[in-house]
Amino acid sequence: MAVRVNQFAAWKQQGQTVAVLTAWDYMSGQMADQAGADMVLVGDSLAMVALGYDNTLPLTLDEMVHHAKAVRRGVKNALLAVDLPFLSFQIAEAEAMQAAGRLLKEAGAQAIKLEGGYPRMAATIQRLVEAGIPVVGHVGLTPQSVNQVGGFQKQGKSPEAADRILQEAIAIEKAGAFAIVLEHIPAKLARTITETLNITTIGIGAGQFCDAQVLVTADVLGLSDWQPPFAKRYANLRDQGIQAARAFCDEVRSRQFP
Ligand SMILES: Nc1nc(=O)c2c([nH]1)NC[C@@H]1CN(c3ccc(C(=O)N[C@@H](CCC(=O)O)C(=O)O)cc3)CN21
Ligand SMILES: CC(C)C(=O)C(=O)O
Ligand SMILES: [Mg+2]
Repeated sequence: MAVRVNQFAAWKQQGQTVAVLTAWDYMSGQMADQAGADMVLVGDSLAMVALGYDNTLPLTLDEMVHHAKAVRRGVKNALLAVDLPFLSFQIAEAEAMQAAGRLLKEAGAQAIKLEGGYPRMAATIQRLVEAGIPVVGHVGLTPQSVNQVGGFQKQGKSPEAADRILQEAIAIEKAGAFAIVLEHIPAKLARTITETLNITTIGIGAGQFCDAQVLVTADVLGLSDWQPPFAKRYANLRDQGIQAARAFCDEVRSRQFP
Protein backbone atom coordinates (compact mmCIF):
# COMPACT_ATOMS: atom_id res chain seq x y z
CA MET A 1 0.00 0.00 0.00
CA ALA A 2 1.35 3.37 -0.99
CA VAL A 3 2.73 5.52 1.82
CA ARG A 4 0.77 8.62 2.88
CA VAL A 5 1.81 11.47 5.21
CA ASN A 6 -0.72 10.53 7.88
CA GLN A 7 1.07 7.21 8.47
CA PHE A 8 4.09 8.96 9.94
CA ALA A 9 2.34 9.83 13.22
CA ALA A 10 1.18 6.23 13.62
CA TRP A 11 4.69 4.92 12.96
CA LYS A 12 6.09 7.23 15.65
CA GLN A 13 3.43 6.11 18.13
CA GLN A 14 4.15 2.44 17.40
CA GLY A 15 7.90 3.03 17.64
CA GLN A 16 8.39 1.82 14.06
CA THR A 17 11.59 3.26 12.60
CA VAL A 18 11.21 4.82 9.16
CA ALA A 19 13.69 4.46 6.26
CA VAL A 20 14.25 7.39 3.90
CA LEU A 21 16.49 7.48 0.82
CA THR A 22 17.27 10.26 -1.64
CA ALA A 23 16.95 10.08 -5.41
CA TRP A 24 17.83 12.32 -8.36
CA ASP A 25 16.49 10.55 -11.47
CA TYR A 26 14.27 7.71 -12.69
CA MET A 27 16.74 4.91 -11.91
CA SER A 28 17.75 6.06 -8.43
CA GLY A 29 14.07 6.66 -7.63
CA GLN A 30 13.20 3.15 -8.78
CA MET A 31 16.03 1.63 -6.75
CA ALA A 32 15.04 3.45 -3.55
CA ASP A 33 11.36 2.63 -4.06
CA GLN A 34 11.86 -1.02 -4.97
CA ALA A 35 14.19 -1.38 -1.96
CA GLY A 36 11.18 -0.51 0.18
CA ALA A 37 12.04 2.99 1.38
CA ASP A 38 9.08 4.63 3.13
CA MET A 39 9.95 8.06 1.79
CA VAL A 40 12.01 9.05 -1.24
CA LEU A 41 13.48 12.53 -1.03
CA VAL A 42 14.62 14.39 -4.12
CA GLY A 43 17.28 16.17 -2.10
CA ASP A 44 19.09 19.23 -3.35
CA SER A 45 22.24 17.18 -2.63
CA LEU A 46 21.67 16.17 -6.26
CA ALA A 47 23.47 19.41 -7.10
CA MET A 48 26.59 17.69 -5.75
CA VAL A 49 26.02 13.99 -6.50
CA ALA A 50 24.33 14.27 -9.90
CA LEU A 51 25.54 17.63 -11.21
CA GLY A 52 29.05 17.88 -9.75
CA TYR A 53 28.76 21.22 -7.97
CA ASP A 54 30.76 21.89 -4.76
CA ASN A 55 27.63 22.73 -2.79
CA THR A 56 23.85 22.85 -3.17
CA LEU A 57 23.47 26.59 -3.86
CA PRO A 58 23.58 26.63 -7.70
CA LEU A 59 20.55 24.33 -8.14
CA THR A 60 17.57 26.19 -9.64
CA LEU A 61 13.87 25.49 -9.18
CA ASP A 62 13.55 24.61 -12.89
CA GLU A 63 16.32 22.03 -12.52
CA MET A 64 14.68 20.61 -9.39
CA VAL A 65 11.34 20.27 -11.19
CA HIS A 66 13.12 18.42 -14.03
CA HIS A 67 14.82 15.96 -11.66
CA ALA A 68 11.71 15.49 -9.50
CA LYS A 69 9.60 14.63 -12.57
CA ALA A 70 12.09 11.89 -13.47
CA VAL A 71 12.10 10.50 -9.92
CA ARG A 72 8.27 10.62 -9.85
CA ARG A 73 8.10 8.15 -12.76
CA GLY A 74 10.21 5.65 -10.80
CA VAL A 75 8.53 5.89 -7.39
CA LYS A 76 5.33 3.88 -6.98
CA ASN A 77 5.06 3.14 -3.26
CA ALA A 78 7.16 5.54 -1.18
CA LEU A 79 6.05 9.06 -0.27
CA LEU A 80 7.74 11.51 -2.63
CA ALA A 81 9.21 14.60 -0.95
CA VAL A 82 11.23 17.27 -2.74
CA ASP A 83 13.70 19.89 -1.40
CA LEU A 84 13.01 23.54 -2.14
CA PRO A 85 16.26 24.87 -3.70
CA PHE A 86 18.26 27.73 -2.19
CA LEU A 87 16.45 31.08 -2.53
CA SER A 88 13.29 29.58 -4.00
CA PHE A 89 11.48 30.05 -0.67
CA GLN A 90 13.29 32.70 1.45
CA ILE A 91 12.49 35.88 -0.50
CA ALA A 92 8.76 35.97 0.19
CA GLU A 93 6.06 33.61 1.37
CA ALA A 94 4.31 34.03 -1.98
CA GLU A 95 7.40 32.78 -3.81
CA ALA A 96 7.67 29.80 -1.47
CA MET A 97 4.03 28.96 -2.21
CA GLN A 98 4.63 29.20 -5.94
CA ALA A 99 7.81 27.10 -5.81
CA ALA A 100 6.15 24.40 -3.70
CA GLY A 101 3.11 24.57 -5.98
CA ARG A 102 5.25 23.82 -9.02
CA LEU A 103 6.77 20.79 -7.30
CA LEU A 104 3.30 19.42 -6.50
CA LYS A 105 1.61 20.35 -9.79
CA GLU A 106 4.38 19.65 -12.29
CA ALA A 107 6.40 16.96 -10.54
CA GLY A 108 3.79 15.18 -8.43
CA ALA A 109 5.60 15.79 -5.13
CA GLN A 110 3.53 14.77 -2.10
CA ALA A 111 5.53 16.91 0.35
CA ILE A 112 8.23 19.56 0.22
CA LYS A 113 11.21 20.12 2.51
CA LEU A 114 12.79 23.44 3.36
CA GLU A 115 15.86 24.31 5.41
CA GLY A 116 15.93 26.61 8.41
CA GLY A 117 13.98 27.37 11.52
CA TYR A 118 12.34 30.11 13.39
CA PRO A 119 11.20 32.81 13.35
CA ARG A 120 11.12 33.38 9.58
CA MET A 121 10.53 29.89 8.24
CA ALA A 122 7.73 29.11 10.70
CA ALA A 123 5.41 31.61 8.97
CA THR A 124 6.27 30.18 5.55
CA ILE A 125 5.67 26.62 6.76
CA GLN A 126 2.31 27.67 8.21
CA ARG A 127 1.20 29.19 4.89
CA LEU A 128 2.23 26.08 2.95
CA VAL A 129 0.42 23.78 5.37
CA GLU A 130 -2.70 25.99 5.21
CA ALA A 131 -2.64 25.52 1.45
CA GLY A 132 -2.63 21.74 1.87
CA ILE A 133 1.07 21.21 1.22
CA PRO A 134 2.74 18.75 3.63
CA VAL A 135 6.05 20.18 4.87
CA VAL A 136 9.25 18.59 6.18
CA GLY A 137 11.50 20.95 8.18
CA HIS A 138 15.29 20.72 8.32
CA VAL A 139 17.57 21.96 11.16
CA GLY A 140 21.09 21.45 12.45
CA LEU A 141 23.52 21.46 9.53
CA THR A 142 21.60 23.20 6.74
CA PRO A 143 23.90 22.89 3.69
CA GLN A 144 22.30 25.88 1.95
CA SER A 145 23.94 28.02 4.69
CA VAL A 146 27.43 26.70 3.86
CA ASN A 147 28.80 30.19 3.25
CA GLN A 148 27.62 31.37 6.65
CA VAL A 149 28.77 28.25 8.49
CA GLY A 150 32.06 28.09 6.57
CA GLY A 151 31.77 24.37 5.86
CA PHE A 152 29.70 21.29 6.67
CA GLN A 153 30.64 20.99 10.35
CA LYS A 154 28.54 19.38 13.06
CA GLN A 155 26.06 21.84 14.60
CA GLY A 156 24.61 22.24 18.10
CA LYS A 157 27.74 21.35 20.03
CA SER A 158 27.53 24.10 22.69
CA PRO A 159 24.55 24.13 25.10
CA GLU A 160 23.42 27.47 23.62
CA ALA A 161 23.59 26.20 20.02
CA ALA A 162 21.80 23.00 21.05
CA ASP A 163 18.99 24.95 22.68
CA ARG A 164 18.59 27.16 19.61
CA ILE A 165 18.18 24.08 17.39
CA LEU A 166 15.66 22.58 19.84
CA GLN A 167 13.65 25.85 19.80
CA GLU A 168 13.73 25.88 15.99
CA ALA A 169 12.45 22.30 15.90
CA ILE A 170 9.61 23.18 18.29
CA ALA A 171 8.66 26.19 16.14
CA ILE A 172 8.67 24.01 13.00
CA GLU A 173 6.35 21.49 14.65
CA LYS A 174 4.04 24.28 15.84
CA ALA A 175 3.96 25.69 12.29
CA GLY A 176 2.49 22.38 11.11
CA ALA A 177 5.35 20.36 9.59
CA PHE A 178 4.73 16.59 9.72
CA ALA A 179 8.42 15.66 9.91
CA ILE A 180 11.81 17.29 10.42
CA VAL A 181 15.31 16.42 9.26
CA LEU A 182 18.01 16.65 11.95
CA GLU A 183 21.36 16.86 10.16
CA HIS A 184 24.84 16.42 11.69
CA ILE A 185 24.04 17.20 15.33
CA PRO A 186 25.02 15.34 18.54
CA ALA A 187 23.02 12.16 19.20
CA LYS A 188 22.02 13.50 22.61
CA LEU A 189 20.43 16.60 21.08
CA ALA A 190 18.66 14.52 18.43
CA ARG A 191 17.31 12.31 21.21
CA THR A 192 15.99 15.32 23.15
CA ILE A 193 14.31 16.70 20.03
CA THR A 194 12.83 13.30 19.16
CA GLU A 195 11.42 12.92 22.68
CA THR A 196 10.11 16.51 22.75
CA LEU A 197 8.37 16.56 19.37
CA ASN A 198 5.30 14.64 18.29
CA ILE A 199 6.33 14.77 14.61
CA THR A 200 8.77 12.36 12.95
CA THR A 201 12.46 13.21 13.29
CA ILE A 202 14.56 12.08 10.33
CA GLY A 203 18.23 11.85 11.29
CA ILE A 204 21.31 12.10 9.08
CA GLY A 205 24.54 12.10 11.05
CA ALA A 206 22.39 12.62 14.15
CA GLY A 207 22.78 9.26 15.92
CA GLN A 208 20.43 6.38 16.55
CA PHE A 209 17.71 8.04 18.62
CA CYS A 210 15.66 9.41 15.71
CA ASP A 211 12.28 8.23 14.43
CA ALA A 212 13.69 7.83 10.92
CA GLN A 213 17.08 7.71 9.19
CA VAL A 214 18.06 9.12 5.82
CA LEU A 215 21.22 8.86 3.74
CA VAL A 216 22.06 10.12 0.28
CA THR A 217 21.54 7.09 -1.96
CA ALA A 218 24.73 7.77 -3.92
CA ASP A 219 26.62 7.25 -0.63
CA VAL A 220 24.66 4.10 0.28
CA LEU A 221 25.45 2.61 -3.13
CA GLY A 222 29.06 3.76 -3.06
CA LEU A 223 28.50 5.74 -6.25
CA SER A 224 29.69 9.12 -5.01
CA ASP A 225 33.31 10.23 -5.41
CA TRP A 226 33.15 11.72 -1.92
CA GLN A 227 30.95 11.28 1.13
CA PRO A 228 30.40 12.75 4.61
CA PRO A 229 32.01 10.96 7.60
CA PHE A 230 28.62 9.78 8.92
CA ALA A 231 27.53 8.05 5.67
CA LYS A 232 27.75 4.25 5.31
CA ARG A 233 28.47 2.47 2.04
CA TYR A 234 26.50 -0.72 1.49
CA ALA A 235 28.01 -1.35 -1.94
CA ASN A 236 30.85 -0.11 -4.12
CA LEU A 237 29.04 0.61 -7.36
CA ARG A 238 31.46 3.33 -8.42
CA ASP A 239 34.44 0.95 -8.55
CA GLN A 240 32.31 -1.82 -10.09
CA GLY A 241 31.02 0.61 -12.68
CA ILE A 242 34.49 1.75 -13.67
CA GLN A 243 35.64 -1.91 -13.91
CA ALA A 244 32.66 -2.89 -16.07
CA ALA A 245 33.08 0.12 -18.35
CA ARG A 246 36.81 -0.60 -18.65
CA ALA A 247 36.09 -4.24 -19.52
CA PHE A 248 33.83 -3.02 -22.34
CA CYS A 249 36.51 -0.64 -23.66
CA ASP A 250 39.13 -3.41 -23.55
CA GLU A 251 36.88 -5.93 -25.33
CA VAL A 252 36.01 -3.44 -28.05
CA ARG A 253 39.68 -2.64 -28.67
CA SER A 254 40.64 -6.34 -28.67
CA ARG A 255 37.63 -7.13 -30.90
CA GLN A 256 36.22 -9.58 -28.30
CA PHE A 257 32.94 -7.66 -28.29
CA PRO A 258 30.65 -8.02 -30.07
N1 LIG B 1 27.10 12.80 -1.21
C1 LIG B 1 26.54 13.62 -0.31
N2 LIG B 1 26.13 13.11 0.87
C2 LIG B 1 25.56 13.91 1.82
O1 LIG B 1 25.16 13.40 2.89
C3 LIG B 1 25.41 15.30 1.54
C4 LIG B 1 25.82 15.77 0.27
N3 LIG B 1 26.39 14.92 -0.62
N4 LIG B 1 25.62 17.05 -0.10
C5 LIG B 1 24.77 17.89 0.72
C6 LIG B 1 24.99 17.63 2.15
C7 LIG B 1 26.37 18.04 2.63
N5 LIG B 1 26.62 17.12 3.71
C8 LIG B 1 27.84 17.03 4.37
C9 LIG B 1 29.01 17.22 3.69
C10 LIG B 1 30.24 17.12 4.31
C11 LIG B 1 30.30 16.83 5.66
C12 LIG B 1 31.67 16.75 6.28
O2 LIG B 1 32.62 16.34 5.66
N6 LIG B 1 31.83 17.15 7.56
C13 LIG B 1 33.11 17.19 8.24
C14 LIG B 1 33.64 18.59 8.38
C15 LIG B 1 33.72 19.31 7.08
C16 LIG B 1 34.12 20.76 7.23
O3 LIG B 1 34.78 21.14 8.20
O4 LIG B 1 33.76 21.53 6.35
C17 LIG B 1 32.95 16.67 9.65
O5 LIG B 1 33.89 16.03 10.13
O6 LIG B 1 31.92 16.95 10.25
C18 LIG B 1 29.12 16.63 6.36
C19 LIG B 1 27.90 16.72 5.71
C20 LIG B 1 25.54 16.17 3.81
N7 LIG B 1 24.91 16.21 2.49
C1 LIG C 1 20.18 14.41 3.02
C2 LIG C 1 18.89 15.10 2.90
C3 LIG C 1 18.29 15.37 4.23
C4 LIG C 1 18.92 16.33 2.03
O1 LIG C 1 18.50 17.40 2.41
C5 LIG C 1 19.45 16.21 0.68
O2 LIG C 1 19.76 15.11 0.21
O3 LIG C 1 19.55 17.26 0.01
MG1 LIG D 1 18.83 18.98 1.02
